[in-house]
Amino acid sequence: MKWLCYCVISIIANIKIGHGGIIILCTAFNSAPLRAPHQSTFQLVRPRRILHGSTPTAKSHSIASPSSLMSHQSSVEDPSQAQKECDHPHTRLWSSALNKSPNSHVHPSIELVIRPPSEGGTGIVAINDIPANTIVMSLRLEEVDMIDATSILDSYKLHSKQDDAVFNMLVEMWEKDLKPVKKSGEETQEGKRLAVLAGIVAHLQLSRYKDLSSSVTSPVEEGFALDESRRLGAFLDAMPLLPQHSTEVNRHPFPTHFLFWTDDEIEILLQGTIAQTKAREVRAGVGLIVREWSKSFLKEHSATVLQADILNAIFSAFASVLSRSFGDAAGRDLDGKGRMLVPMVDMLNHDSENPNVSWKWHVGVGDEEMIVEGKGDIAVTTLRDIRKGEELCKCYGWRPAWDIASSYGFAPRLVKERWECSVIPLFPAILDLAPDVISTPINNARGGASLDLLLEVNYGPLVQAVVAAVDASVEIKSKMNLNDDLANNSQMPIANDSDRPHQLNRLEVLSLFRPPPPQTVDAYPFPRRQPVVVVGTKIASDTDSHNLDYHRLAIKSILPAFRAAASAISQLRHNHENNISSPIEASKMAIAAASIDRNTDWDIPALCLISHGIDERIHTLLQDGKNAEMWLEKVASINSSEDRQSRVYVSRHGRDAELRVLECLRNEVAELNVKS
Ligand SMILES: C[S@@+](CC[C@H](N)C(=O)[O-])C[C@H]1O[C@@H](n2cnc3c(N)ncnc32)[C@H](O)[C@@H]1O
Repeated sequence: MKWLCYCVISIIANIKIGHGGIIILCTAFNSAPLRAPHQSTFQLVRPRRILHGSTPTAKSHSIASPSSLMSHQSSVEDPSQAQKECDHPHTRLWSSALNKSPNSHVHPSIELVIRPPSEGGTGIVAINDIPANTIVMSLRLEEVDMIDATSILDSYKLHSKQDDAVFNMLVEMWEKDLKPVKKSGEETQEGKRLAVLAGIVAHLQLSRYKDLSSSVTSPVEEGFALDESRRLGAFLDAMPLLPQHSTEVNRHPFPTHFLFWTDDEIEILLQGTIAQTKAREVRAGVGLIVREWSKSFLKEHSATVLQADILNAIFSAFASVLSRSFGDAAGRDLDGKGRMLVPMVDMLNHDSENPNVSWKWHVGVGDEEMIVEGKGDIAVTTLRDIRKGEELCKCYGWRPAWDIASSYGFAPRLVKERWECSVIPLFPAILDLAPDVISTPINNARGGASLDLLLEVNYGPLVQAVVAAVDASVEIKSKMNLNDDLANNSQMPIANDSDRPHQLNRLEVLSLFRPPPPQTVDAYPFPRRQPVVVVGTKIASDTDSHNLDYHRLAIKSILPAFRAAASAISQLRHNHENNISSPIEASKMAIAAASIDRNTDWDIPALCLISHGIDERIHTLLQDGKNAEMWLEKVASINSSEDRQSRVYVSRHGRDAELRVLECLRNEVAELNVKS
């Protein structure tokens, strides 16, 4: 079936290994504590006119820099341009949401600005100076047509006709898999909850599309989906239905999202970066869900909508939900609610380095029940004084550039200073762990080479052993009441880690995709997964000498994993040299990880491994970056669309961020190596 072929093409099998894993489908916005914001000295007023934006004059913006988002020309001189902007679905949504909601308010000093997706798309700007602590937006949730899965699925269940194949499937998915969210593995449910919301959006958008294009001769079928798509029409229109239905006025806002990249772009532009792993994960995850949903969506829509368009609608809905939905840790998640789409607040762009607004769920004291019911106000408050012309940006939550790209389709450019991550291979290729070196006598006798570390299948048990050793070392050390030697013995001051993102405190092992090495390319001509450890520190655009303590903490946090890896490698070598076939001993790895081995100081081999790994990563990133640029030069003559340009920024900024982290850490490891 054509549909299935299309889906299968986009499914690239990928596994996550290691500890805790990563939540692929993460929250788009920070959740809010349940306290009322500081009282603003400004009175909120309803806007007197329909707000419209204007197009910045500079055309050569990079998509990824928050500061580049801020250019704003506040008067629209070209009347046809002004008309276009008034016709834009975001402008229409803005005014229709306020018209529907007598209890929602927008500060008169803010305005929408409509820009092309390559310049960050729509945003909100200040048209006058606004002081700190001002509430600039206050939206009554029950009036502004927020979309969340629970409310919509609950209303469906109350509807007189419950014969909608898509809704029945989504209700089943929600009730079977998601209701008891608190039970176990809560993190893993995040992706599924997000998927159900995407399924609702795709179904309603397809229903709306059929409704708008229906005729007297082919009327659209009455039912819950049609009613809801009419009720939520303005909001659904602000999330375009399909890439091919975008117009000059309303460009598809997600051309940079990994779901819409070509296979070549994923393979070549992202080669060598961890963003490629994320892109494959997102595409594979969505591909699998699409395959599961195909029967129900085809039943409801294939009579009037092309299969390729249905598929695109689902992809668009995923991109919308990934990049616009609020993660709600305010308590509603725990009741099986949670992911929500809220108009207007979702026009705020992201700035992790210097955000100037934040949002809070605002209910009166003692009214917390309202949050469970999805009621109350979302209030957006200024964090500092905002100058006329500045764009209002919030921080979507700390995540490394590659992860931001996988949800939002852009990679932030470093402006001044921020926390960022890269990865370091646990077993760098330079160790020359090729089959003839490392294979055991038993494997040799069988004519096999099962310890060929160039083959991913052999990494699984080793990585698991490393992760288990690190876990065991934590226990050992807490029982023995020990801290980490490296930090304790160090002459350097220990960093105050209070602003270090908590995500960096756990060991995370991911797979990096590498081209097959020459030794095994003929037998296995597929990309290989190389296990890599995530490492993060604070990077700066100028000098980062004041961040040395953070770099030291970064190395310290990954050291136990590399001590365990060094112990595993040493055992493998020893076994090989002595013709021993016994497996490596996990307890030795744990003792190495905990740094309590009386005979060996594992810090030295571990730092050596880290150092080789960093050199290998820097080489890989630079080399693959050059290849990507050469490919770009070649294809530029054939296709140099704006969309491709935006994707190039994602690739370059993602690569730069990783390189910056590695360079900082390289110096720090050299320093520690000398000391040890
Ligand atoms: C919540 S929406 C914000 C409104 C959005 N600009 C629009 O046109 O609808 C998030 C999306 O805005 C864009 N975006 C947000 N912050 C950005 C930034 N700093 N640089 C580039 N694009 C950004 C990305 O396309 C992202 O997926």
